[in-house]
This record gives sequence, C-alpha cells and structure tokens, in this order.
Amino acid sequence: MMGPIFPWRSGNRFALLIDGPCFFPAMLEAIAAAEREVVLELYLIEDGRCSEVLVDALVTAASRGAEVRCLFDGFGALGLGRALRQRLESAGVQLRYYNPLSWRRGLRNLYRDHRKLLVVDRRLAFVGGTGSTDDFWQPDEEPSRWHEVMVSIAGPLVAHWQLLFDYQWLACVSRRPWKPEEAPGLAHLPPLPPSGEGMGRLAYADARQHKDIVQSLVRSIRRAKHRVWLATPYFLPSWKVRRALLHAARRGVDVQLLLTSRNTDHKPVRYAGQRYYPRLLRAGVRIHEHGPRFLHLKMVLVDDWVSVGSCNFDHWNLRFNLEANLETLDAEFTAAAAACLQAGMTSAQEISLEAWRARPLRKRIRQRLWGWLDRMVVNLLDRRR
Ligand SMILES: O=P(O)(O)OC[C@H](O)CO
Repeated sequence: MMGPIFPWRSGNRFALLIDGPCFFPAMLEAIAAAEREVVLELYLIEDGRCSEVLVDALVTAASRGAEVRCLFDGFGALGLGRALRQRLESAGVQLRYYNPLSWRRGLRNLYRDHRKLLVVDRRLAFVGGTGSTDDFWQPDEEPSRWHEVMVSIAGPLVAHWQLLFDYQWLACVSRRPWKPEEAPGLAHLPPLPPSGEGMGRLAYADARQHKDIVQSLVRSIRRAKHRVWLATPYFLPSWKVRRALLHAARRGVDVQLLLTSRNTDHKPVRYAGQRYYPRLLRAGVRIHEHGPRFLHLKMVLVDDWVSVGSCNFDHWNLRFNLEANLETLDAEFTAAAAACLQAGMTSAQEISLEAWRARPLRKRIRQRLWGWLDRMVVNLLDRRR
C-alpha cells in the first residue's frame, strides 16, 4: 500500500444520523455556526431543493468571512448547474473538481472521488454516504426517498478527516501523490484496540494504490466470532470479501446481508450481484432485500466493530474510486448501528434458497446476462494491468 494508514484514536463522540431529514439539518446547522472554515467533499451533487439550501448555507458562511472550500467529483457534479456554481464562486467559495471528464483521459475517466465528508472549524465532521440531491433530502419531505446514514464526529479524529480532505484538495491541482512522511501515518494496519468509549479510525481507499479500507474489512470478517451484518446498495464484492463471508458463515457466524430490492437506481448492478446468492445462501448467509425505499447506506457491523461511509466494497469502487469510511469500536455507536441494520432487515424481504431456486426464467436470463457482462469487463480490465 502506498499511502499512510491512519491510527486509532480514543476520546471521540459519534452520533449515527439516520436519513436526510435527520442529518441534513444537523449539517446545515453546523455550517451556519462555522466561524473560520468549512470543507466539503462530495461525489454526487446536482440541482434541486437540497442543493439550493446547501449552497445558501455555504454562501452565508463565506459571506461572514469563513474560508469555504468544496471539492466535488467531476462526474458526480455534472448535474450541478451554472447558477449554483456561480452563486458559490461569487460568494468566494473555493471550488475544485476531481478528474473532470475529458476524451483525452480515456479509461482514466473512470477514476472518481466517491468520498462524502464535511468538516467545520476542524472540530466537527460529518461522514457517510450522502450526496446533495433531492433523493437524500428535501426540506419538509419525510421520509426521504433514499435510506442513508451519516455520522457526526467530534474529537481527535476530526483532524484526520481534515487531513484527508487537504491532501486531496492539493492533489487535485498538482496531481501530487500522497507523501507518507507528511501524514501521521502507519506503515501497516494497526491491531484492533479493545472496544472502548469513542474509539475510532479513518480507513480509506485511493483507487488501486491504497486500500486499507477493504483490508481492514476482510481482517475483521476473518476474525468474526458472532456476527457479520453488511448493508450496501451495490453488491459486487471482490473475491476476498466473498470468501471471507462464506468462511464466516460456514463456521457458524451470523452473516446477514442487507441489499436492494427492485427499488434501486441501477438494476443491472443488482442483477449482476445476484449471481453470488446461491453459493452464499448454501453456506448459511441470510440475504435481505430492502423494499420500502432505496437502500443507499453502506455500513458493516462485525461483532462490535463498525465500518460506515462511502464504500460499497464492490470491485468497481475499489478499482477506481477514492473512498473513506469511519471505523469505530464504541459500545453506544455499535448498538445504534445494530439497531439501524436490524430495522432495515426487519422491513426487508428475506430470500430463501428454495425461493431463489424457483425464480422465473426471465430473472435467470437477466442475472446471467448482467453477471456475464460484469465478469467480462472485469477480466478485460485485469488484462490491461
Ligand atoms: O455511488 P454511490 O454509492 O454514492 O451512489 C450514487 C449513485 O451512483 C447514484 O446513482
């Protein structure tokens, strides 16, 4: 791994904020209270009521003299129109775009900044899986159309999230790689500390160059004693993750997956991922498809360890994206994450092996087709390495 690895830090306070109507007002309130600095990094941001309110808050903060910097993904921000961009710029908000699309960049256009983070005055951070679109939140609309979580963090860990932003902010201009000697980084994944109050760590991925986010997940699953509960909207896990899940289920660990139902924005991804169902079900993994709203949250609970953030742990994300997750070992936060996942699984439909075997022909054809396409593209990309 090329990048430095962040250590565990104790003494943080975490709050799990479930769904846009809970986390957007909290984020806006923090921006409204900013005295010196606001940094925001998002993959998805597009025109709509949600972004209008967010832009209002950023513009107000900048007009009061706070330094406001926004780093948006060059593809994810294509839906952000000129009017909102100009409002930000005229108020003095500094805007940068990660890897803007260009025909000259060819396959390098696939590299995307998928992180989602907000840090205010270097003292309060919000991290998780949201974008700024009306699907996540609109004022006065409840519940939100998409089910998502963010976590508020106060304490020493906030400095690490600020650092992650600052490096990427610089790298966007100079294309400088990370310089390990400049960061408070470790060379290897740190051992898991005993569960304690406010224990947390920043795990990240920098496309193929650095992936402690997934190494940490695989290590946790391999050591799981009681449970592995994993929620993601785009279930295309790498072989290492699948193998760890299968082995955990076979040795009697309670392995449960919370995935999307037909209520998804990328149906082909769902079909391609369903090719893994039979083997997982035979090993004893329980699979739930979340129906009521589109499940967009990305969260894993392994015994008391939680990893939550931007990462879908799929082979596309981990090949091309910048990702960032919060890992925690904190009894209260673990209980909140478990309750959130449990509620999701309770309102989902569980898929049994019998029902799966009896699925109609048209479903089998779709799964074969998209599964085959996914595998073919991945094989082609592997050959280019
Ligand atoms: O990439 P995610 O997981 O942030 O989800 C955003 C979707 O791609 C929107 O279609």
